[in-house]
Amino acid sequence: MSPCSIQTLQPSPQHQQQRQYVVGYALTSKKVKSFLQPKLEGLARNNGISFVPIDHNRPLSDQGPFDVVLHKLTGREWRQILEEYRQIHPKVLVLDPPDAIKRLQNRQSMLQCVADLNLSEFCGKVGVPRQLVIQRDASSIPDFVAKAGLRLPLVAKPLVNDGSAKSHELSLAYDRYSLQKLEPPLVLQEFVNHGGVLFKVFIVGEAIKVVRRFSLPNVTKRDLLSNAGVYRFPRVSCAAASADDADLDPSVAELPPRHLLERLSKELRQRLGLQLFNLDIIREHGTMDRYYVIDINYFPGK
Ligand SMILES: Nc1ncnc2c1ncn2[C@@H]1O[C@H](COP(=O)(O)OP(=O)(O)OP(=O)(O)O)[C@@H](O)[C@H]1O
Ligand SMILES: O=P(O)(O)O[C@H]1[C@H](O)[C@@H](O)[C@H](OP(=O)(O)O)[C@@H](OP(=O)(O)O)[C@H]1O
Ligand SMILES: [Mg+2]
Ligand SMILES: [Mg+2]
Repeated sequence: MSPCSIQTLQPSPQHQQQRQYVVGYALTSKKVKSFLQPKLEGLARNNGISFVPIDHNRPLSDQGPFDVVLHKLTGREWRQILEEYRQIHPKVLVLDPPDAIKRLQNRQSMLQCVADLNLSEFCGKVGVPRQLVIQRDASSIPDFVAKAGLRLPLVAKPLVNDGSAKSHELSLAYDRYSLQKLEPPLVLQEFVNHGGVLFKVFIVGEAIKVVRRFSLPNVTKRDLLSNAGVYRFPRVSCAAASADDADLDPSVAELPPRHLLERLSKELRQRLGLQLFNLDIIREHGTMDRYYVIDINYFPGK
């Protein structure tokens, strides 16, 4: 089974009775709790799919046999185990290849694929906000920002995106000089007004689903003049912040065109070499066709 053929996991009608699929999983206990819910396990069982935990104290090749290895663990050691396993068991679908996931663990390389895309014209322009990587030396940030011509406010995001609580500690910076208070390594990204709502596009192979989530509100010129400093903000667009049923301004609520999302997802699936991820995309306020991808997450929650 090739890594691109996630859909072929569906048994064909004549084999529906016989063929069983075993999914070995390596997930944190938090992820097991949120993902492996009884409803999913029941649904999978009815379709001949069983989930088996991977035992970290035994060699992976001694376990199984697996049809699929599903994982969301970080660290070089685990990556190595999986890479070796993939070499020995090329027919097992590893969701997803560790090297491909690694690209999402750095907020610079994460968005490079989108920046390289030339998705424009017929369905809207998709890009990434202008951003700058600061590796070290916080005192030089104001100069770097001035030289790069970045416009305030800026969203400061830890460069490393490894699933730790720290990697989700973001700040909004209203003035250049306060940027010295930040802790590199980080990415400074131009804040794009988008009406306080973002779209999360969930991608599972060829299937996509889009939802609305609340996000940071627009920053006006007056806000910029009357605010200074760097403000930490919490996880504003978490699952609890669904905006699907909210009474929104229609121009903010309107979902991005389906064909744009399909095209974007297909391109990113191929370029990233991933089957299981989501992306956060915003539409610049006051436009109906300027989109920015601001974040990509591997094997996210619901
Ligand atoms: N460039 C931007 N312009 C406007 N708002 C932004 C921008 N970048 C981030 N945000 C806001 O900050 C929130 C968090 O940013 P981001 O999605 O990059 O962080 P994260 O911690 O990786 O999130 P997730 O929980 O989805 O993994 C977004 O949901 C959005 O509300
Ligand atoms: O479903 P959304 O709202 O996108 O939320 C996900 C985040 O986007 C991911 O960043 C989380 O993964 P990490 O905790 O591995 O960063 C991911 O954590 P999870 O792996 O514990 O589900 C989710 O919180
Ligand atoms: Mg996000
Ligand atoms: Mg993220």
